[in-house]
Amino acid sequence: MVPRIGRHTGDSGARLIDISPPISESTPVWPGDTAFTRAVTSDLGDSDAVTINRITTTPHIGAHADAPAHTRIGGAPIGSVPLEPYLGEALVVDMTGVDGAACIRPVEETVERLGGHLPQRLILRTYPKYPREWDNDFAGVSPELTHWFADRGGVLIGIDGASFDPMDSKTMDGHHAASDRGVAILEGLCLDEVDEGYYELIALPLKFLDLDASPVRAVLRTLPSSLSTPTHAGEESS
Ligand SMILES: Nc1ccccc1C(=O)C[C@H](N)C(=O)O
Ligand SMILES: [Zn+2]
Ligand SMILES: [Zn+2]
Repeated sequence: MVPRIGRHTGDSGARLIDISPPISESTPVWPGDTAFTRAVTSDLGDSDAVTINRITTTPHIGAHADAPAHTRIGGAPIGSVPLEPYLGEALVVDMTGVDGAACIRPVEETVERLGGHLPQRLILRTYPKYPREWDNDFAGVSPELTHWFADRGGVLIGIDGASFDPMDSKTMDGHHAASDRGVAILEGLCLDEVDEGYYELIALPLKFLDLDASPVRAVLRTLPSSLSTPTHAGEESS
């Protein structure tokens, strides 16, 4: 017997969309933050028994989860946040035409157009094309959107930009709104291949006990229900 490990595995026709940008020494990071570097410390090519790299990096690289500890003294480090927000049904909303921070109106319009169901996770696309170089002009997430979403049961917001707050922010209002409301943060998602609609998000942070963030391997799984019957509707409060 093949063990059944999930509702959407096997022959269901579900498709995995990788929304994680590649991580290497050429991955852009926040100006002044620690770039990704690596060095081989044990090398099969030198007749060592194994190959091993050492890495140095900011945890805010590529697709990553911010911990409350990133913007709040005494906030939880990423290794002790609950995992439920990072797994489950998500709605992807196209914000590419929106000027300024991601805001409520486009989400309401998308939800209305798709039949009224608002899941507990929101993924916001602001880039028509994910930037390969560092971009100063990412949109951020308006605190109003985070409060609106939390009022409706939201537990996670993900965005393709590098931060929930504009680059020149000193007050980090977007991040604070999220930690005030217990809304988990994903940043740096590559959404080039993703259409608006409902998916299953899988993007677990690593159990770094003391860190302010963790890279995640973020994927979206298409829901069988979006191809056939709406079995997921009503599964989470809307
Ligand atoms: N202000 C900074 C200064 C230096 C390094 C990073 C930042 C960030 O704000 C990172 C961003 N908020 C992030 O969560 O990825
Ligand atoms: Zn971050
Ligand atoms: Zn952040």
